[in-house]
Amino acid sequence: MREVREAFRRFWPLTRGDRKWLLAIIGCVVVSALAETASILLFAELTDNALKSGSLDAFWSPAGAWLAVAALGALVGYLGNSLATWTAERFVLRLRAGVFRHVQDLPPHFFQKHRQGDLVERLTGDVEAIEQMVVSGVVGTVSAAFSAVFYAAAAFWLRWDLALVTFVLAPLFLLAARRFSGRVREASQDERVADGAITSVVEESLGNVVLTQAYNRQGDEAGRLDREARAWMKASVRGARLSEMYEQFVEVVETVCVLTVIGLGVWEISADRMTLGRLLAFAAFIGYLYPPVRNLGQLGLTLTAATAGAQRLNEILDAQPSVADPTAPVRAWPVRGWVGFHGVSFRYPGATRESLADVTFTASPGELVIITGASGAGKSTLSKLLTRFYDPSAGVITLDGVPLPDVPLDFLREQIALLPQETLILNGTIRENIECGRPGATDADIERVARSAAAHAFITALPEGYDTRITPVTATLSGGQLKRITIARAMLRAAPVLILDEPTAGLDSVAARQIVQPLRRLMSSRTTIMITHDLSLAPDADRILVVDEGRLVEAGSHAELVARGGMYTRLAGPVPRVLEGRVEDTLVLRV
Ligand SMILES: Nc1ncnc2c1ncn2[C@@H]1O[C@H](COP(=O)(O)OP(=O)(O)OP(=O)(O)O)[C@@H](O)[C@H]1O
Repeated sequence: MREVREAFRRFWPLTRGDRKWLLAIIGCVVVSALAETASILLFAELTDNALKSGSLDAFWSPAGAWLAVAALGALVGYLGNSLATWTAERFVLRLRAGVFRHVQDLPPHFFQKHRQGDLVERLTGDVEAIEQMVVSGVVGTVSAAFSAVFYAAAAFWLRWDLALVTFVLAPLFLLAARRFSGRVREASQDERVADGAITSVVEESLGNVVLTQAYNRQGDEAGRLDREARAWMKASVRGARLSEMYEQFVEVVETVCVLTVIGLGVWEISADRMTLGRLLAFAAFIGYLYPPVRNLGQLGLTLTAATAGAQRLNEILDAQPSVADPTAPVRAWPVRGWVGFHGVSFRYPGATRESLADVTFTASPGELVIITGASGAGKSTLSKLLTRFYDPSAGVITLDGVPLPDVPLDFLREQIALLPQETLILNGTIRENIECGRPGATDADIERVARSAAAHAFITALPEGYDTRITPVTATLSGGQLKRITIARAMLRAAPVLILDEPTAGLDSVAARQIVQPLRRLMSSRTTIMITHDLSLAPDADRILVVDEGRLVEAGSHAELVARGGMYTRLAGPVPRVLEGRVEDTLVLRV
């Protein structure tokens, strides 16, 4: 019960704005119950006055009234149910949007910890389970309670002594509901976990289909799916079995009640203390009473099932973004591009050791700073701190001398164009993919940057040109071509600071060479921080920083570091002659 209360406290505020509609729905339910009560009483009148005596005169007036009441009931029922669906869906819409917005601000390590399929399940199944509790649940409880009170009052009004006898059996329903609720919750939680796991396995397997086929892992993948599917099947069958047991038990109790009423009724009619019409009406009220009472009992089950969803959703909502917008932000200014790391240390949440320790360096507007080092040295972590996915544990990072935590997050990210290791492609057209660098850019701007990124020629050679649809796994374009699209996107952003994380990663030497020119154009007149193992651009760099185990161990120009003969020379190895030539050429171009 405590979980239900907590879930309500958290999710009930989302109904704000729709509460008047909830009241309207309940109003419709009350009118429906009233109409139903009236029809039963009219039915009793018809039985006693028209049916028994076969009098047509006594038929017309109650029949007309019954028809009117039925029409009113139908109209109100239609309105109430349509409104209830609309309100419930609006709640789902709002809750899902809220959770989705929250998830989008969560730090990268959250997504490494949670499997994608599991998150998908939380944003779909669990969100709907909470709606079942907060909107449909509330409407259902209030409606069931009203209906039960109406029908019970009508039954008492007809024969209080008979009604009392039947109601003695009511606690049996509550007992059954209590007995089943805990076990249903367990089953429903297991089912949701298994559901998420199935989605994850399917997603991971399909996303990795090349590895599966190349290494003949189809059997293993099928086995993985089979394990999760069996867990789901077990939980789902258990849940269905429990619900069915509850249903059947209630059915039997209902039959006992109806038979009791009929038995007593027959006795009363034989003693001339009751008419047939009144007995039928009484039986009808008792019959109508069971569904709302049963719903009330089952509502307990729905509530407990929904709290499982609420707990899983709370886990997401309780995860905090690792950075927040400043409370007293500095005003936007024309950023020049001075970047400073001052004694920066950082440890990932939950990690045992620091990924960066006491890193200090600056980059001036227009400079190219290359950061290199062994794998796992902490290079990408530097870019995550500069784009403020995380804040340092010690030290401070500045942009034009302003500490990053004082800069509004949106503004900061507008000033930094990030070209991450993975080529990030949106599901959309090539035009949309480039335009997302600066929403609202004109076609002429898009074409200009595409030309600059050496992408215009291959784009226009496609049958649909800039309107060609691409996806992250698109096969129509090569890795190098996709990279050039992302370079065009970064060019369009026209941010004063550029971060390139392994720009040539995953490309063969021909493709890598094709993006060098576009990259040089992109870097010109910006502060560029390039994280790379590929040191073919090193002689161009104003400064090279060598990182090892989170520490800055060497800094200087290519020539200085080569002369020093330290770690850099081991990382760089012999510089191939061809590359040297290419660097010379491009240096001339730069001048
Ligand atoms: N989310 C995380 N949680 C804990 N530790 C992490 C996390 N991400 C990275 N690390 C650790 O931080 C260290 C630095 O990682 P980083 O990705 O910055 O290295 P890198 O130099 O960019 O490596 P590579 O060249 O292979 O991309 C590594 O030891 C890594 O294991």
